[in-house]
Amino acid sequence: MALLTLTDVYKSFGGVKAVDGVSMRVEKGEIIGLIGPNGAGKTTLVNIISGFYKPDRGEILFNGSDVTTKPPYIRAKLGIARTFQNPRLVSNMTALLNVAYAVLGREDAKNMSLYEAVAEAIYYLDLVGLLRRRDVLAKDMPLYELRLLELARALALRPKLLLIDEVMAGLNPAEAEKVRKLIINIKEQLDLTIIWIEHVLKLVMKTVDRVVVMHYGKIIAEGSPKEVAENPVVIEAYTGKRMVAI
Ligand SMILES: Nc1ncnc2c1ncn2[C@@H]1O[C@H](COP(=O)(O)OP(=O)(O)OP(=O)(O)O)[C@@H](O)[C@H]1O
Repeated sequence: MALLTLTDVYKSFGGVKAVDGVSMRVEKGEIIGLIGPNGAGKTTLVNIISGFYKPDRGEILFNGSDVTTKPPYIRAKLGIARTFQNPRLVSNMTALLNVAYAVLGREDAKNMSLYEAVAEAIYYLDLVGLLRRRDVLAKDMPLYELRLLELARALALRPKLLLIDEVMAGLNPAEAEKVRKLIINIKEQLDLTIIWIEHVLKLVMKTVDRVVVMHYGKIIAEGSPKEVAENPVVIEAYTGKRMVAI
């Protein structure tokens, strides 16, 4: 059984068909790169999967349950977590409390003490390499650390499916490479399935199992990184240039 199945999903904003009949299966343990030119509909699709947008039409099954009309908190409970392009953290709280707060928001943490939540938060901070920075306020952290903290916050929800939205934006190549390795590491250690929206194609292509390409709200290609990079339809969508050297 697929972990996630989208069937004929649509979402329009006024006259704009942001997601236009998308069907997609995600198997457990996969890491999928979701790519496509600006405005292709990638973030809208992630908003639909995480429950921030209700689709106009179509069906979403997650782990055997129909979640099409379920709100984000129910989907989070079932195991869907996401990061945001602009990290959504509490700026006046320390890194540690930001993650502990996410732990305490979990259904299974109802009877958890703050002490236990902090202990668990320390594990996630360590996993993303931010343990030494645990007492720094989020508002005092540079973008690279905020991206790591955003990942730790999402992991603290103990997801089965992690949706990562443009985590590399604004990072330098060395930072981006560290985050790429971290994504591989957390996937293995926490047995995750990942859908990763990314514009830095070179990083996606050398990391993911499968690439899904969107353009004008539709999936125009999918396959291995090599297949997709050589697909003429994809090259055309990326303004005719050869898209990436792999
Ligand atoms: N809340 C909204 N209201 C109106 N239009 C929207 C909204 N969200 C997205 N759109 C439109 O839907 C289309 C798809 O946008 P979306 O952000 O999903 O694309 P994207 O592939 O994530 O783009 P990018 O790579 O630039 O982030 C665009 O034309 C966008 O302007």
